[in-house]
Amino acid sequence: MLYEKPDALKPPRTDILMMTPWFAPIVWNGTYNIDVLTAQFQQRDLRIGLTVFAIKKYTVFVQTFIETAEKYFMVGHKVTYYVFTDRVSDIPIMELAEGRRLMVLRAPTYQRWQEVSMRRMEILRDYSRQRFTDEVDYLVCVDVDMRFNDEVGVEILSDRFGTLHPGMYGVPRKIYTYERNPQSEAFIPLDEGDFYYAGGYFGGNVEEVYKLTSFCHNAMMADKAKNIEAIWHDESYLNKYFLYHKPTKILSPEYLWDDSFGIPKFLKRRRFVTVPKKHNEIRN
Ligand SMILES: CC(=O)N[C@H]1[C@@H](OP(=O)(O)OP(=O)(O)OC[C@H]2O[C@@H](n3ccc(=O)[nH]c3=O)[C@H](O)[C@@H]2O)O[C@H](CO)[C@H](O)[C@@H]1O
Ligand SMILES: [Mn+2]
Repeated sequence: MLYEKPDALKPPRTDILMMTPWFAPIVWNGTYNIDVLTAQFQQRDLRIGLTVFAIKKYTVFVQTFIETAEKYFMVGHKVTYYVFTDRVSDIPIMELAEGRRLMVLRAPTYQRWQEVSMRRMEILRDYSRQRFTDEVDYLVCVDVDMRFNDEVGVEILSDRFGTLHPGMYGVPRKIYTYERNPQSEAFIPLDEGDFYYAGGYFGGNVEEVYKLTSFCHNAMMADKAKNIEAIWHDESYLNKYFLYHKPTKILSPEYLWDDSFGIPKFLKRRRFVTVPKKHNEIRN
């Protein structure tokens, strides 16, 4: 393996936070050696599942999502795309590289977009008890209104990982848009919370994704019984879960960027970016 030894002895970057206070790495460009990581990964012959939901009009995002994933996501590894949809015939047939396959799975639809977004937790929970356990080792669970724009490889994988929200990077904790209603299961007090994580990008091994999604779904159901819905829906419950079950790895905003935030200097790569959408048209 060719890499210069001295580099491992000095911090590769000083402009960003590379490690959490609980010793979980935060993944940024220039902080890891992909050849070393890939070699370790290939010894274990692991399989990766990438899950997305395309309910109602959101099927329009699938083609670009898969096409760009073929180009950038886990190239050279065993990948299964799980596309959950209520419009099976809208999912285009696409040619995939060797070792990759696409599974189109039927999912229920809900009237409100918030409910569609939140119910992903329930469905992922159920599949994490069934076929995911047989078919993959790691799951990567993301939004569909996105495109890959640069490499995403095995550097992201870990038992339980979350992603820093692009709009909340570097802002003071009191500004984080956590749920602040003490009656809600997603409640986080002003003096707690480490980071603000994005709802649209988390993952880990199947067992950990099972635990995470069951917690979030149960918390949402408990709130629903009290007529409460957290401010940012599934994202609020995810943030609550990560507060007490801290991620073993965190992805920097390189892994989830929105160009409407501009391109700050610390951002060396934009690996996965939002596809602009007209909210009113697409959600109704
Ligand atoms: C990038 C990111 O962190 N996105 C999060 C953000 O929302 P966004 O504003 O990005 O929400 P969104 O409209 O993309 O909805 C989330 C996801 O639900 C699915 N969907 C939604 C509506 C619909 O009619 N059909 C459908 O398939 C689809 O996979 C979509 O990507 O906040 C949401 C909760 O408010 C979720 O936590 C999202 O994960
Ligand atoms: Mn989205």
